[in-house]
Amino acid sequence: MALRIEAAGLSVSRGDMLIFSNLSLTLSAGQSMVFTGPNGAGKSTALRALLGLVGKTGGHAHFIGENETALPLAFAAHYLAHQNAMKPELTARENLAVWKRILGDFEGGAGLDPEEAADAVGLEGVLDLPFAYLSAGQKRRIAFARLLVAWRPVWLLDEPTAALDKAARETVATLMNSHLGKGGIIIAATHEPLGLEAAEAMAFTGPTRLVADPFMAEAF
Ligand SMILES: Nc1ncnc2c1ncn2[C@@H]1O[C@H](COP(=O)(O)OP(=O)(O)OP(=O)(O)O)[C@@H](O)[C@H]1O
Repeated sequence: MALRIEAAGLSVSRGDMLIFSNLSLTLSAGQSMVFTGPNGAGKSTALRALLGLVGKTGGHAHFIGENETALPLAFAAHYLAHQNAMKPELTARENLAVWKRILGDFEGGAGLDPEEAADAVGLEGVLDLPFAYLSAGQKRRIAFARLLVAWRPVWLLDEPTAALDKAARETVATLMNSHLGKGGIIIAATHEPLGLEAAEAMAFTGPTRLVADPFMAEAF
């Protein structure tokens, strides 16, 4: 079988709240999925659980690579969170160069140079400004350029188009579809259409209380 993500029976609880349960998915090279649902429904938690960044109550998630080797998803994935993960005092160029050095390339592809990555998001002109000086949309675009400086087959994106104008949203859609065309896999939590061609959707409905009866709860 092709390179893929496999998750089965993934469940996360926080305190006495079950955030979601039994999340199962399989996505192969070139496939994408969007997580949808209202604020607080559990989309970000699901991305973080897939990556192993929050404790799971059950289930597992893996990247299945060459020769059917199962790896933790984090080895093969980029994670674009709500935060941009850039040092404010370093320039955009320095930030991208640091990430390129730290991340390196996963097998099967090669990342762009910081200049090429910034150009791909239409922002070569701001490369030598400290990240802190950039506008909110420029910051998000440079954060997105991080995905391009190191090859990772899997992109896990949390509201990737937050703060982006229409032109930048179109640029990001083109880059995401191009990543899928190279055999990448994308899961994105979003409140708006991302322009991902043929993305599957998974709807999150929100947490439920693990102990329904308050009198029973007191007994614990
Ligand atoms: N310790 C906790 N106890 C109970 N509930 C918690 C705890 N920590 C987080 N939660 C709840 O987990 C839920 C999932 O939050 P998450 O950030 O995953 O939602 P989201 O779908 O990404 O929302 P948004 O669209 O606002 O980004 C929220 O309802 C939050 O209140």
